[in-house]
Amino acid sequence: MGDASNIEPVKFNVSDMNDSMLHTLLELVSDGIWDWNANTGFVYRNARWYEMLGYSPHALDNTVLAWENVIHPEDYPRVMARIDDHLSGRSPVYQVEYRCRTQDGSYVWIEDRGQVLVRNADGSVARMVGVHRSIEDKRRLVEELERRNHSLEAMIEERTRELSRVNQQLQLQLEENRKLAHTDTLTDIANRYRLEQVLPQACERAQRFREPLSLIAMDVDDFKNINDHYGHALGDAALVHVVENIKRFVREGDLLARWGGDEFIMILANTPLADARTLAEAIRHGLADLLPVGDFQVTMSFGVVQRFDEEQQTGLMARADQALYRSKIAGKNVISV
Ligand SMILES: Nc1nc2c(ncn2[C@@H]2O[C@H](COP(=O)(O)OP(=O)(O)OP(=O)(O)O)[C@@H](O)[C@H]2O)c(=O)[nH]1
Repeated sequence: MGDASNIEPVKFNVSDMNDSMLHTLLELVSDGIWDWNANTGFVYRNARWYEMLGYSPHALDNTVLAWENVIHPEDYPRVMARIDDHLSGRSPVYQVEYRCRTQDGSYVWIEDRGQVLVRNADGSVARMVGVHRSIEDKRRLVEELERRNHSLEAMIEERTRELSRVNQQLQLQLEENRKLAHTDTLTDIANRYRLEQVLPQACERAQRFREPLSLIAMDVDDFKNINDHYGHALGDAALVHVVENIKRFVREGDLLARWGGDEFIMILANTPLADARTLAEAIRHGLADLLPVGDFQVTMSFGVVQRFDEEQQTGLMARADQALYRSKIAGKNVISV
């Protein structure tokens, strides 16, 4: 048995290694290595460099041109710009990603990193080494992410369009609902709900600005007879015609509403009793223009009132109704104030 402590260790300096030894060593490295002697033009590439591009080891010329020839034409200017930056000293390292043509004509993405090791006395490059590393997996991942990103963006765009379509429909529906909530479906004028909203505001306004506010309550006379003799459908039609007829007398700022059944209310802002009564008279006369329903000439009874100072809407409505009732008692087709 020998004594290991007596064995002299082999003394080795990297500087002792010649190019051939170095290249033998580099053949074992798993990255693609290139070593460019710029003064001779000789480029050494290790086995892995060739393998990455599908070539058998050392299948290409040991020239810079052999490398330039495999660079994708679209990437070529970018690669040359980077290498110029480094050779001229503008950037401390050379690093760039680009596509290289493989032996079967397809392209693979690689990352190329290099550095000038030795410069000549005049500053020109004497020797530069570098590493090729396949970044196919990384690029595939990036492309996949980009693809997903695009499809996600397209999906978002589509959803946004869809949402705005739905939103528009909802807006239309909302407007329709709002209209329906305030409108009498048969006659298309304001309904009782709307009247009950507007009347308190009209009273407040009249009080605030000390303006006269009047109401006309009107009700079709013996309307039940129309329904009974000619049916509900003709009754409906008669109500619509009555409203069309009255509408001719509605001024800007007035509100004509259907209180319910065959009764209607007109709110007359800034209108004293005398004017309201004149208007009611005009409406009453205007009804004569209506075609009779069968033997039945439609007439209406009216109650006209002007708001008292400090009077609320309920009091005002009640007085209008009482005046209307008096007209019915008085034989109908008349106006009571
Ligand atoms: N066709 C139709 N009839 C309705 C509608 N709403 C209420 N009516 C009917 O209208 C009639 C109203 O009758 P009243 O106001 O009580 O009595 P009238 O026959 O008009 O008699 P006076 O009011 O005393 O002149 C009832 O027969 C209700 O059924 C409607 O929307 N369409």
